[in-house]
Amino acid sequence: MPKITENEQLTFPILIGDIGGTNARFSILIDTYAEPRQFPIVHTAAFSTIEDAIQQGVLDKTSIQPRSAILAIAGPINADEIPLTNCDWVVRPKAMIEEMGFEDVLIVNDFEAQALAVASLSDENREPIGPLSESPIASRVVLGPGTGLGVAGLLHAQHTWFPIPGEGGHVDMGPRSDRDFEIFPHLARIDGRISGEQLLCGRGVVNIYDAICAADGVEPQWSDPADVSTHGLSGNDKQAAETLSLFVTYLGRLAGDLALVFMARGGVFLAGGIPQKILPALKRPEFRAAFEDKAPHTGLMHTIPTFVVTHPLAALSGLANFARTPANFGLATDGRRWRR
Ligand SMILES: Nc1ncnc2c1ncn2[C@@H]1O[C@H](COP(=O)(O)OP(=O)(O)OP(=O)(O)O)[C@@H](O)[C@H]1O
Repeated sequence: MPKITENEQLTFPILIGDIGGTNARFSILIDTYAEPRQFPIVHTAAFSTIEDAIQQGVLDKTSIQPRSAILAIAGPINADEIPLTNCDWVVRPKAMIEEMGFEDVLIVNDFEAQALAVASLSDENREPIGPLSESPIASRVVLGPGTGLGVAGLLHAQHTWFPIPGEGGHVDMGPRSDRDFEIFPHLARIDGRISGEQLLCGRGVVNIYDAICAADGVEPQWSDPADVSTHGLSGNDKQAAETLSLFVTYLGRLAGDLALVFMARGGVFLAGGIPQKILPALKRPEFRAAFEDKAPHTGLMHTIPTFVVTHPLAALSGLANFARTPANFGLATDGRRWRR
């Protein structure tokens, strides 16, 4: 895996960007030591191209001309023109170099950026779920329910962090408890199966809620994930409350499976927009119970910490970590770095 050595470090100032389906967040890193200069979050829908967003949202607001850019995007990076998954923008690193004055552009996966962030999240940027609040320097996992379900591993070996982006949100999910067997027949399948992302994202909240209502023979009251979780947290709606309980149980099961896969003694970190919004539900016993319920490895699971990432701009902080000290990370750059 080619690794950026200090010789190949991107040249400062570096524009860093986290491009989501709805929002794009940018900052500029002037040098290794300065705090990143933050710019207001822009709505992707407000600009027809990413170049316009960078020009108007960043470059027009500062006299600093960044020489390099590191952008995190949702979706595969396998060509010179990269269409984004949930918005109309196409990222064209060559055009950024030819037309916007960048010398060096690196594109990474959005959950890879989250993985870079959890390499060094301070206590105030994470909330422990369960009794363990320390995170040993050891492999970690980040999974994030938001619009979709992102997953990445972060292996620690040879004093280096290796982010492993993947499609772990698309693994199979199956029924386990008696109640699951009542509810799962009411979940829609895609090509015959139910994946993590069908249950553990905003849409997944509603899928679980609808299936519970169908199993109970009641009419669904809510169609927005935030309504389901608000009524579930307040406890004033039986089906919404069970939805949250099952959501955190399924999230705990998958988090535990991923911890086993990566031997993530350094912990599992819940990123994405939803965990912060349902923190009280995650702090109830179900999440941790499902996480640890991995016989014959319950003893091991008991020692693995779990956290909610509370950093408001975690992906940007991950990219900044990398930009400052690339030699600490084994980030694969093949086919993802363009230079003048
Ligand atoms: N209180 C809530 N409870 C459950 N789901 C919610 C809640 N509020 C928002 N959602 C859902 O969370 C999803 C948005 O997640 P998130 O904020 O992580 O966005 P995102 O995927 O990171 O996109 P972007 O990076 O563009 O902001 C939507 O499906 C939304 O319906």
